[in-house]
Amino acid sequence: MTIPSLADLHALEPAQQPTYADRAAVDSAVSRLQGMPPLVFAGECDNLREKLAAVADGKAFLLQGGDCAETFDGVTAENVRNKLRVLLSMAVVLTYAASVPVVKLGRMAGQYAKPRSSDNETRDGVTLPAYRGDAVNGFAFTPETRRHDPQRLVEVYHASAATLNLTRAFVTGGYADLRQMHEWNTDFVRTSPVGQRYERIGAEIDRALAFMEACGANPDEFHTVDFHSSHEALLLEYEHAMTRIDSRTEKPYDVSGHFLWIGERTRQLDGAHVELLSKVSNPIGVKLGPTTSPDDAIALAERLDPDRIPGRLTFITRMGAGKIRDRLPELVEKVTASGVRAAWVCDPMHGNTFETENGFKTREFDDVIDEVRGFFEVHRSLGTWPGGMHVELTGDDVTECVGGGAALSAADLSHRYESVVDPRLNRAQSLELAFLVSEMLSQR
Ligand SMILES: O=C[C@H](O)[C@H](O)COP(=O)(O)O
Ligand SMILES: C=C(OP(=O)(O)O)C(=O)O
Repeated sequence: MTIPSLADLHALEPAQQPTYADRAAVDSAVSRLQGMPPLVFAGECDNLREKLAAVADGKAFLLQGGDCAETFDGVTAENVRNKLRVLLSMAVVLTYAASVPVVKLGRMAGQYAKPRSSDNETRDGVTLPAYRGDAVNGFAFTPETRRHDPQRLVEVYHASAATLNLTRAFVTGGYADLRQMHEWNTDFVRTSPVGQRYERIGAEIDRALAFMEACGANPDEFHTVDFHSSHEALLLEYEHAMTRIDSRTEKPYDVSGHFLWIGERTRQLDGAHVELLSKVSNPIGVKLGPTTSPDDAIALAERLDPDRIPGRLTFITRMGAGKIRDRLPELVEKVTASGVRAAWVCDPMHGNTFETENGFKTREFDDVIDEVRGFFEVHRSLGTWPGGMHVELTGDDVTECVGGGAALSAADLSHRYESVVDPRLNRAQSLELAFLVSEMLSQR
């Protein structure tokens, strides 16, 4: 498989790319990246692909989550730990309450670039380039910061490396040990009903572990977990520079992350993003919004997974709560009837964004739940497997999405709104979602 050149990709007029003023600076950043070691090993991508094959096959559930947009300032031990902690807690709830293996995939260690609806942003009569993620420009509203700077691509590499390094240390070094599950949430167990519910599951798991140990099982089996990284493969300069030939298989892999997805705005069949990802061997995803026809999805599958490799392709649907029951059935039915064997995953965030009167981009927790419920209903009626969920979340107690057990209102959003693009579920809302989804899963 040959890797297309960057010039060939640009000839396809890719959407949502930065506009760099200094070509020599871009070339220098790209050549720097090309000389960097891989962030992930191709064999790890293959392992994840095998796990995703089980998802597509109805034997496992995917939990993919993390920030809408990671930031360079957010690369701190506390931030990484908090995100990991909420994902591990959700995975425990799903695994225990629904008795299904959960594949854990961080939307992290590379999620630094954002597609935007508009190229510009205007504040008080001043218009500047829109913020496109720390990979492209800075969030502060000044001409200098909003300039598209290719040197940031090199910073993405370092920020991703630091995040992955700590994540790997946590998941193999003891932090993710199932027997630590009480420690992950001690602080908020005391203060929130969902935390108390979590603690009750924890007590049951303790008893189950003690029983298994008494039966001779090795408790160290629970010392580590498998955890992989993912991000949207949006910036061609970066993803192309990180695409390498794997010495074992002689196939190209994009070694910037284990799993890469193509966004709703860049999934054109003859576009550069589809072209590049059709050539790499990582497991990949494609976001499918409410205008996706079955023929679009089938054509994408033919292009991206012509050999129908188990676990290669995941369709991440993001229809919106009001549309999912209408749009998803025909899509899943016709795609499945065509013989495509993708994993189906629900992103209940991106079709449910709105702006409050006080000017915050938010999502209603009930809409998020309703979209997931619709996703389960459709798959149940078709006899297909609701393979997982893709969620924008954080381990911190932010106030970005309204609703949930704490009934956050629009007025509450100003207390702690930290996302630089889209609103995320906070820790309590994420755990509530995990409990609700575990009920939906166990009803199947
Ligand atoms: O996360 C998704 C998109 O980047 C985001 O929803 C775009 O938001 P915008 O419409 O504010 O540009
Ligand atoms: C931009 C995103 O989603 P979508 O492509 O579905 O809009 C995202 O997941 O960050």
